[in-house]
Amino acid sequence: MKNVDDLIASAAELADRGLSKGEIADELNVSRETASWLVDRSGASSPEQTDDAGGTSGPQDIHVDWSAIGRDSKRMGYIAHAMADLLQKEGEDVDLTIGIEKAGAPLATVVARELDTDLGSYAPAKHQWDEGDIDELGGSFSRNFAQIRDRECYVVDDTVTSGTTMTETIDAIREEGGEPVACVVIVDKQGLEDIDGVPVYSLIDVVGVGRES
Ligand SMILES: O=P(O)(O)OC[C@H]1O[C@H](OP(=O)(O)OP(=O)(O)O)[C@H](O)[C@@H]1O
Repeated sequence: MKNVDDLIASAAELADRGLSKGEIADELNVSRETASWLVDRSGASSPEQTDDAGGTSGPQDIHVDWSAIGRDSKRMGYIAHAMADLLQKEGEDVDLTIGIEKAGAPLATVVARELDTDLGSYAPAKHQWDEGDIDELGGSFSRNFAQIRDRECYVVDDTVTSGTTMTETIDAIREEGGEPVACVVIVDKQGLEDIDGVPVYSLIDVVGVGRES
């Protein structure tokens, strides 16, 4: 996805398929505010045509396209080296890295290799969502990869947008008896220091300028 016109076209297509602005936000990896703005700009009708969240000046959110890294294993290796370096500030002898599907899984693979840890994979609840109340669904750890087994672990994803996915993953690891020691992402759009007491590291923090809060 290269520019805002592509995003607007994608938002229009998803809105035409009946997805809500929240679902469009998840699909396009942007905030709900931005999804609302994209749908409004496209002229498509959405199930929730409510506020003009972005106004005429556009939304505050940004879309992060890191495909120049993701499509090249050598570049992924360099990024993993940097992400692993951030993680090494926390924990000693952590031997498990959990990637959040989908985009976090390949990143976690290269980070785990860099740190010489086992590799686990978590599918958040939203990936199982089809219809109905997402709160009634749970995420799951893939049986094809390492299990938590009461271990300390690192958590890897590509982005934090609202923080919902990372928060869910931290909860799921704790429910399995594990202890998340630190999280790392390429881009943190919230600029978070921690989530539920777990430090969040990012290569890039996105800071809104001129926001009131
Ligand atoms: O902080 P949040 O608001 O929860 O958003 C961040 C999450 O959204 C994206 O996942 P997406 O559902 O787009 O799946 P993907 O990994 O397949 O891109 C991204 O990879 C994070 O997991």
